[in-house]
Amino acid sequence: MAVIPVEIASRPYEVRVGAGLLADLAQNCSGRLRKRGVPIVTDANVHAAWGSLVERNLRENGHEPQWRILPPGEQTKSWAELAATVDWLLSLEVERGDHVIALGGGVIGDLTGFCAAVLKRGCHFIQVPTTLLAQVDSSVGGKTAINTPAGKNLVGAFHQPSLVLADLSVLETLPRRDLLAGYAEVVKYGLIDDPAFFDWCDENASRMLSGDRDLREYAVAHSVASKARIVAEDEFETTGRRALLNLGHTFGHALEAETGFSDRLLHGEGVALGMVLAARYSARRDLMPHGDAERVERHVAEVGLPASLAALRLRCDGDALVQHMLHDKKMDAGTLPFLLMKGIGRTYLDRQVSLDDVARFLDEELAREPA
Ligand SMILES: NC(=O)c1ccc[n+]([C@@H]2O[C@H](COP(=O)([O-])OP(=O)(O)OC[C@H]3O[C@@H](n4cnc5c(N)ncnc54)[C@H](O)[C@@H]3O)[C@@H](O)[C@H]2O)c1
Ligand SMILES: O=C(O)C(=O)C[C@@H](O)[C@H](O)[C@H](O)COP(=O)(O)O
Ligand SMILES: [Zn+2]
Repeated sequence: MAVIPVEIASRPYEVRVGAGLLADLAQNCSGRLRKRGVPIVTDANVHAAWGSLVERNLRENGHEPQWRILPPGEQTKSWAELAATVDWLLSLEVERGDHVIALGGGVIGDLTGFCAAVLKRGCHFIQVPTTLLAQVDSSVGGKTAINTPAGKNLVGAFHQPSLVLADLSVLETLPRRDLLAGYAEVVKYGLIDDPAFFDWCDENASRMLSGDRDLREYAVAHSVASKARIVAEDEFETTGRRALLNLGHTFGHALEAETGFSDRLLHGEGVALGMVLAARYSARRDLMPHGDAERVERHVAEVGLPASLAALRLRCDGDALVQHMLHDKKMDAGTLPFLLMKGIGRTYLDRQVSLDDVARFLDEELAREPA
């Protein structure tokens, strides 16, 4: 098992990565489960695959799981589910010192974390991420949120978990499409500031995605360590350092909004395509070598993630996508800083980007035949 510390001064915690953590959930949470009842928020797919294992372990250790089983999918990050889940926690008389468990992917983690942030002005929560995406990204760092009709993650809070348990065994039941979507956030760390990790991804992604346990442990632990380092430097995204984790997300979130936060484009798929677009836009402006941008696009396409905007067959133009971007949380005094690249592993925040220019670039990309 790997243990990665998240060294946030006000509230340090650890991320444990290894196989079999869920089968020992009560032991892994020891000292944190103060009462017989343990509130667990999950979704129907995760409950079907892993609920009985959790149920057995908690009961064997004198606890009674209190399940809230939500519909799977992005639509669950909503006002309605937030209100209903907070009311449910209140009905259980959860106290500030209690821990709520988020057992699921990023949707469950983001929603449950936000419920924990607002319940009685903040109670504890434990992240038990069950997707690759949640293990390498969303369970760490304390961003919690729901979506609104205006856009992605527009209502939320920074609220750190007390513990993260990333059990590699649970990835065995994850559908291939969701596994790939999570991989986008893995390779993102290479593109941000770690070219050696991008090389590792280029060499090992295929075997890692096919199930090699050692490679998976390395990918998850290395990704978590990257995220922990960046978050510890800039917990509240005020210096620009944490904004690097948003690479590909300005394009990606706009595409998610345009496709109605639906199964048409998963978050990780939007991020993958968004990183290709950030690379291609950077190369178009001669900020990044064209060869590097081609390498990014080739890698994304080779693993099986979306790498072409035209292939999405959207019925909109570049201006419509830029309209979505105006809701981006990085907006600052009417300008939108963009994560661009000077090369692989050389991402930076560019505050001089013209949104008109981005719209024209997107028009070209929408019309460009897939390679
Ligand atoms: N807070 C953050 O820092 C952060 C970071 C990245 C992404 N996110 C958010 O995370 C969300 C995406 O997360 P996701 O990709 O995990 O999606 P998800 O939570 O929707 O899970 C994907 C699918 O996999 C199923 N599933 C989950 N675990 C499973 C398992 N072990 N076996 C079988 N099926 C399983 C789910 O039911 C769902 O259908 C987005 O809303 C995104 O905005 C947040
Ligand atoms: O933790 C962060 O910071 C990130 O940006 C990680 C992203 O992968 C994640 O999708 C995040 O929720 C996006 O943040 P947002 O502030 O653009 O909603
Ligand atoms: Zn993301």
